[in-house]
Amino acid sequence: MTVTQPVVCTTVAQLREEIAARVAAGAATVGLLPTMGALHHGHLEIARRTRAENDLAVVSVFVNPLQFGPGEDFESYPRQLAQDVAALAAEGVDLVFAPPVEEMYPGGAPVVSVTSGTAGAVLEGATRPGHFDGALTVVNKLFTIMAPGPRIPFRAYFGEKDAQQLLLMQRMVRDFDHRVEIRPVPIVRSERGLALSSRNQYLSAEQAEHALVLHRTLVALAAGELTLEQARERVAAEPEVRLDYLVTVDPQDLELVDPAPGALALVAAWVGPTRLIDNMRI
Ligand SMILES: Nc1ncnc2c1ncn2[C@@H]1O[C@H](COP(=O)(O)OP(=O)(O)OP(=O)(O)O)[C@@H](O)[C@H]1O
Ligand SMILES: CC(C)(CO)[C@@H](O)C(=O)[O-]
Ligand code: BAL
Repeated sequence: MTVTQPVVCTTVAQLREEIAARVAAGAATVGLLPTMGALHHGHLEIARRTRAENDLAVVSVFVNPLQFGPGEDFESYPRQLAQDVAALAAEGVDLVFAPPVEEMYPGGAPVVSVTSGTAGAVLEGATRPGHFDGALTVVNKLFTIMAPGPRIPFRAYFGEKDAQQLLLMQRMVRDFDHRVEIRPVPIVRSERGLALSSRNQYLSAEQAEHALVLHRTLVALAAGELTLEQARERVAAEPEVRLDYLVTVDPQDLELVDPAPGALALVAAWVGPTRLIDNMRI
């Protein structure tokens, strides 16, 4: 089977021209999957959906410095563009947007940026101050750059693994009146339950075993076999695992609620030096 290579755009102007040309040639819907690259099967499943549901399928690959805090892994975050493009070609993706940092932020960090307020200051935002401001700012730019015009439905795909990010993206679309529909994608897991994540690459074989405690504990909590406190103890007791938070929230606004049907259980923990997150509906 011959595989058509996606066009890789590295500048905003080039991406805009490609989108305009393809819309002029008949593309009636546009889909975007924003990523930081180092693609795994979770990403590829979303890419497949983006391909299937849109005439024009675009994936961005950009390790966004704005969303990394001091001491986080911006420098060491895995970068493997050629491999990513090959994987996206196999999924039939049309365009890959892979700009250098200077293209997205000429002259350094932007003067005007998006702030995520109180919703971005809790949970992930409490441990990673500024993280969501950075993620929202870059996605805000992507929506502006790509907006295909009033008659072309534009969809953007976000994983439910990053539940707080997904909620904030939905809020930003509402607050800024972006002409884009956010399409959430369920968590893709390994056969043994670990939520796929680019940062899983950092785990040793033993750490990957220990990381399974996150999913196992969420399953037990959702089944009512553990109280919230017992669930926290179970995660914290796992070797090499340091719990950040395990809470149950209202999925609409992330306010803390008791673990009851309809609540969303969110967990974040370090496994060795690697920070992982996961979640499950109760
Ligand atoms: N296992 C997964 N299931 C569903 N969506 C996912 C999964 N992994 C990543 N995504 C989604 O893919 C998009 C791009 O994510 P990103 O490139 O940061 O990958 P990641 O695996 O989440 O990486 P990291 O390890 O840095 O958190 C996000 O919307 C994210 O929620
Ligand atoms: C949405 C995103 C691509 C913005 O950099 C990133 O936060 C991610 O990969 O989830
Ligand atoms: N998947 C969320 C991106 C980040 O951790 O920076």
